[in-house]
Amino acid sequence: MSHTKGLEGIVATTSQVSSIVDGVLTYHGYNIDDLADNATFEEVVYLLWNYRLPNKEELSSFSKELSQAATVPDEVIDQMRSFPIDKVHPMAALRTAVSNLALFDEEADEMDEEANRRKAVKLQAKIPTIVTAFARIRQGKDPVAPKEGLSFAANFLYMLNGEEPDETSEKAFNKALVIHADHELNASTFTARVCVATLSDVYSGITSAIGALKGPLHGGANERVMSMLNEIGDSEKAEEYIKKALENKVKIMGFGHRVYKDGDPRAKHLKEMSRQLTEVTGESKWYDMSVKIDEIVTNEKGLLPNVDFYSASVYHSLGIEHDIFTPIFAVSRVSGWLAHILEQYADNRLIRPRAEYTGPEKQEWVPLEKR
Ligand SMILES: CC(=O)SCCNC(=O)CCNC(=O)[C@H](O)C(C)(C)COP(=O)(O)OP(=O)(O)OC[C@H]1O[C@@H](n2cnc3c(N)ncnc32)[C@H](O)[C@@H]1OP(=O)(O)O
Ligand SMILES: O=C([O-])CC(=O)C(=O)O
Repeated sequence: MSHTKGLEGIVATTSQVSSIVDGVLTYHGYNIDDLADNATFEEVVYLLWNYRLPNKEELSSFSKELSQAATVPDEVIDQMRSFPIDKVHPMAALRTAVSNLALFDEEADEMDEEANRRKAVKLQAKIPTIVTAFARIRQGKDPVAPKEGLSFAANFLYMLNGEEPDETSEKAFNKALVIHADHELNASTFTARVCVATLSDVYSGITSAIGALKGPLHGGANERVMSMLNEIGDSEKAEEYIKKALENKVKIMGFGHRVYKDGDPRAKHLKEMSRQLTEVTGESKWYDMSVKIDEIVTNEKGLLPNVDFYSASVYHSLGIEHDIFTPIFAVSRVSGWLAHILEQYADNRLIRPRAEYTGPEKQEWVPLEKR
């Protein structure tokens, strides 16, 4: 038996949710560039779960369904109040709250397709409510209840800030959600598929996926990009900082990708959004510094920015706290996880690869008293 470290290049499943071919990302055949420029997040979720775009009536009824399912049981909110608030990362809070949500859903363990689709709607709708409630609770504020009639993007910002966003913020946030919705067999999606391939339930699959997304080599990178920008503080200091980090073999967050070697097609959209939004806030320094870092890392190391790099300055410009960046990734990516979970259930086989054993052979048992 031989193995490939990190399963690089291994095709582990078939999927019709999304694809990356020759550096081009599509959701069920629709180019990400078209979707980023034109689609609402609700349309994208519908596409990922149904393999087609909705017509007007379908979109309106799907949006209503999501909107009506957004309220989270009081018990789940109250449990978050009991967390050691100042020590808990919002991704840990989200992971726990989503697991807790299952305890208050009577059909959590029902496995028929209709029940799984209903649970998909519930999870997609309630995760934004959980993320925003936790963000507010730890500021000593009351959670803001979801408001029917707002778009998915606007409702998130409304629940976070307690006031409806302006059009620019809503549009930018919608685009960020569209861009993050799915990405073939990334680590968290693979985690979700492995989990539910045991015929475990949807909540378990999503809880596992949140755990995988949290890591700094995956979704956790966007928060760390902002920490780096803060630490550097000024474009003038970027070159010295980056060169030193590279010399010390420190990974620069937001750069590199397992699949894209010629650039992540999502990064250009986020870069442009960062340019526009930092101009609006009068804080172009974040964009300028990001561009500078981008140039240095590309020249020094040949690495290009991934989806997490420019999203940091985008979310910062929208006034979002830095440790909420990765939960926002989850708010969007849960749509892709759910699409993959439904696809896995529809044609399931246990996912159980092998490991090449590298430990010692034929060891002799030594009784406890002789060790
Ligand atoms: C949404 C997402 O998940 S996108 C990815 C988000 N993660 C990050 O931005 C974290 C920083 N990036 C990385 O750690 C990596 O590029 C990954 C995890 C994304 C991809 O990793 P892999 O395909 O496994 O590449 P791997 O980590 O083996 O790196 C290959 C080489 O490039 C280097 N490298 C890769 N990324 C970086 C980076 N961001 N900064 C500096 N060096 C890097 C590695 O040190 C390694 O160098 P070596 O051969 O001299 O040891
Ligand atoms: O595909 C990956 O490995 C990581 C990524 O970019 C994503 O999940 O969006």
